[in-house]
Amino acid sequence: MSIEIRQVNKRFGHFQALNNIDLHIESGELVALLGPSGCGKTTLLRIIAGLEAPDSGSIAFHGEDVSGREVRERNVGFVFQHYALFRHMTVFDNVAFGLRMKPRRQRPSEKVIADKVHELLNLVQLDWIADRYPEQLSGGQRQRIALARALAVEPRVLLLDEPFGALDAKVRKELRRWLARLHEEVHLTSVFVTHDQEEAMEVADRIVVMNKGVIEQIGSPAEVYANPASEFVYHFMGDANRLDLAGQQLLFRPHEVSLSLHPGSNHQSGKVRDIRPLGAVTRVILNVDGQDEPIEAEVAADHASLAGLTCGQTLYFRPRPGSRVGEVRFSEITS
Ligand SMILES: Nc1ncnc2c1ncn2[C@@H]1O[C@H](COP(=O)(O)OP(=O)(O)OP(=O)(O)O)[C@@H](O)[C@H]1O
Repeated sequence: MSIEIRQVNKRFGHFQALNNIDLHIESGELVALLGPSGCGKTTLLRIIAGLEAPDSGSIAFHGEDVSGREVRERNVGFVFQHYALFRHMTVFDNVAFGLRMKPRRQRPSEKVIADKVHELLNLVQLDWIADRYPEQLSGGQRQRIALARALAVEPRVLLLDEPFGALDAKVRKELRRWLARLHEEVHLTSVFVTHDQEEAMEVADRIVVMNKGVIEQIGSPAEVYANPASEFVYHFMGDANRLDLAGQQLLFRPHEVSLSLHPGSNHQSGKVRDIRPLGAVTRVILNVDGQDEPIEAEVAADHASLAGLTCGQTLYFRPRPGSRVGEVRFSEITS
């Protein structure tokens, strides 16, 4: 089921929350809406769902305009950050709920419902806790059950709003990998809201980067990371260093810094302010004369420049060719 969002605008009072949003989502795609708090991600998701009406513009599912349709008629599944399960119902009954609530003529028999619920619980790998109550589950298990419940009614579209936002970092990582695998299996058109670029990179087929109610860029995770359309996208997709060099500003990422104990061509000097071992890489923070912002370099933990390195020592660094100066590449201005 493809989704076509055309010229969508939404104001809250004088505040323009969405400004002329155009977006086509292919059938079976998992698209992440990525952006900082308040950029309009949730508003757009709610408009797709029919929970919110746009001031102008339209939403079509597979070519059919659903703008005038109510939430129920759109047949979308939701998973929210705090979408609590029914506390007084077992896991099984929670997942069965949507099917049991169907109008009598469409309602499957209890036998068919039971088969379907077990199939879904197997899909989210939690069939063994069918008889438990929500309070007996971990946060990650609850969100997987919420997903099974959303899938039970065979929605045409799945909408996820920061579904793992309330979970700790490790569980979050596990669940997003799990979701990406599940999506490969189920291939349901899905829209996933997040403000976490790593999460978007890991789960999505395409990322829609939003800022202040507009779309800044749409592309595959690799495209958006390697070819950001704007400085905003560049900064949002990862840590960035800024260096003033000969009146020009260079932008480059910590892993794009070469470090050396000795000065070489195009090297700048910096004084070591901090050394942070992060596992496979070590982050070195350097103070540079003439600018307040320090430079962060991330190098392999066994890099030669780190041997015996102490704070206060002078190191030499160079942004690797390819760093950005606006649209000009670093290699172009140093060669
Ligand atoms: N019902 C409302 N009434 C007034 N303003 C609203 C309403 N809903 C959202 N807004 C405003 O619209 C803007 C976009 O909100 P939205 O929830 O879409 O942002 P978001 O990108 O999802 O942010 P977050 O990641 O913090 O949830 C915000 O500035 C918000 O305050």
